[in-house]
Amino acid sequence: MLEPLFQYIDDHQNQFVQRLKEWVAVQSNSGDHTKWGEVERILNMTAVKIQEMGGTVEFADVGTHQLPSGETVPLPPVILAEFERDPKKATLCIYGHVDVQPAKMADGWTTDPFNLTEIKGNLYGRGATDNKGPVLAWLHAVESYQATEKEIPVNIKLIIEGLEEVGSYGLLELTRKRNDSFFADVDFIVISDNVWATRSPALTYGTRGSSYFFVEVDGPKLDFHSGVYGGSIQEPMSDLIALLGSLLDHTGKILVPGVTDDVAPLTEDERKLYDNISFDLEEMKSVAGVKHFLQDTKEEVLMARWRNPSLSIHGIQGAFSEPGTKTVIPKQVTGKFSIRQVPNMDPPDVERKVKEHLQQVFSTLKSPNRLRVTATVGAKPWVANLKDPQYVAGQRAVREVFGVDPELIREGSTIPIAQNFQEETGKSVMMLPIGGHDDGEHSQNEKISRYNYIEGTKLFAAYFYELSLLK
Ligand SMILES: CC(C)C[C@H](NC(=O)CN)C(=O)O
Repeated sequence: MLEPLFQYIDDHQNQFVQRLKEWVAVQSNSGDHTKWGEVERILNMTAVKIQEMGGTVEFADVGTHQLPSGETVPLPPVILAEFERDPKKATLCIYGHVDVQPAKMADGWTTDPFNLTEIKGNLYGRGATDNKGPVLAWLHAVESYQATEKEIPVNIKLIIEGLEEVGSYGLLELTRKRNDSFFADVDFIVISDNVWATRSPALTYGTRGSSYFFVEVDGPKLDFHSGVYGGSIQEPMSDLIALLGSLLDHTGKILVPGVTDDVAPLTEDERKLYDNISFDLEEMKSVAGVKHFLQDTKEEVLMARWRNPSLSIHGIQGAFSEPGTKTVIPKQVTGKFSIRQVPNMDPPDVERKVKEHLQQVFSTLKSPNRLRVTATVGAKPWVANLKDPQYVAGQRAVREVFGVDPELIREGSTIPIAQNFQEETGKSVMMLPIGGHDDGEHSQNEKISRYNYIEGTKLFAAYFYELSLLK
């Protein structure tokens, strides 16, 4: 049954790579709201592709969003699409996103991040693996059925958004509004927006949540000469460094009081799941370019990534960051950090504790400057039920394409809508990654290998089939 589809996918791989090149060329960085025009452009390209394939597309309005500056901006729409529906078949809803993280050559990319470039079987470009490649792979899997004149064995619905990388603004409300309409006949929700943990294919049953914080310290009215004012004013930057320095220690331990209190204890059943992961510590150190991780064993490293919280400091806006020297005291600086969260942490509770902590530390600095802490993302962690039939279909599809059983993994990053989909719709959610463990999502030289992109397309085609066989 699947052989002609696989043949079609192999025969058309250059065309699929070319399409990915066209999508990667769109600089749909959602982190900068002034670039949301490009986010809308890639959403339009996605809609046109679905329509050309005979699908119907609705651009769902998700309202407006207030930026940390206080400005209110209209949000790009969310694509709700579907292919022809047969009430006798099960319905699969595929979620993906076509926005990307920022990227520029100056960050240290070897090739132009927006010009997909193939080197030794790897396709380098921003969004190649996160998440334009997988979204296209789903569409190409549908195309493989259509082109070989095989009936698609399940009904297909799609939710494609352009704001995942900033926290999926508006999507939770849309899910609530459409629960009795768009979602009513959905049986399964599948997401492919993550990567394998090792060289082995995988099914993902959990992701961490995330809260993202802006810590703004506002001081003198101008950037001043440090030779004139240095030593006589309390500098916003030194306040900020003290605040950021109070968040975690050198072992990675989060120092915000109470934040880790609700972390779910490790059960014996969960612990056993780590035994079978073929994670090679030495290889991972070499992929990361580090001498050692903060933990010593494979299990501890995986747990640190998947089932324990972490805090990362991402940047300081307003600070001098160009090459060369500049002797000013910045008048205003904004530190940015996030906390990855795990069951049973609750983003609003984490936000409250972080704000209290930063205010308390700031009060000890006796600073004349002004502090403002805002949270921009509050995404919940997600854990699925491994006994869900989707995992059986996923396992069979992986075996069919790769000839091995998938590893059951969790993911340290965040798909903000995953837990919301599960909670709001009550439907089963599974993640079926196709990206490789070394794809470097969000990094310089992000890539997907041609092998993973093409075999991943076959995996999706096989998954439709296996899903239709479930009783
Ligand atoms: C809320 C985050 C910004 C979402 C982001 N998601 C992904 O990278 C998914 N591939 C993350 O940083 O985890």
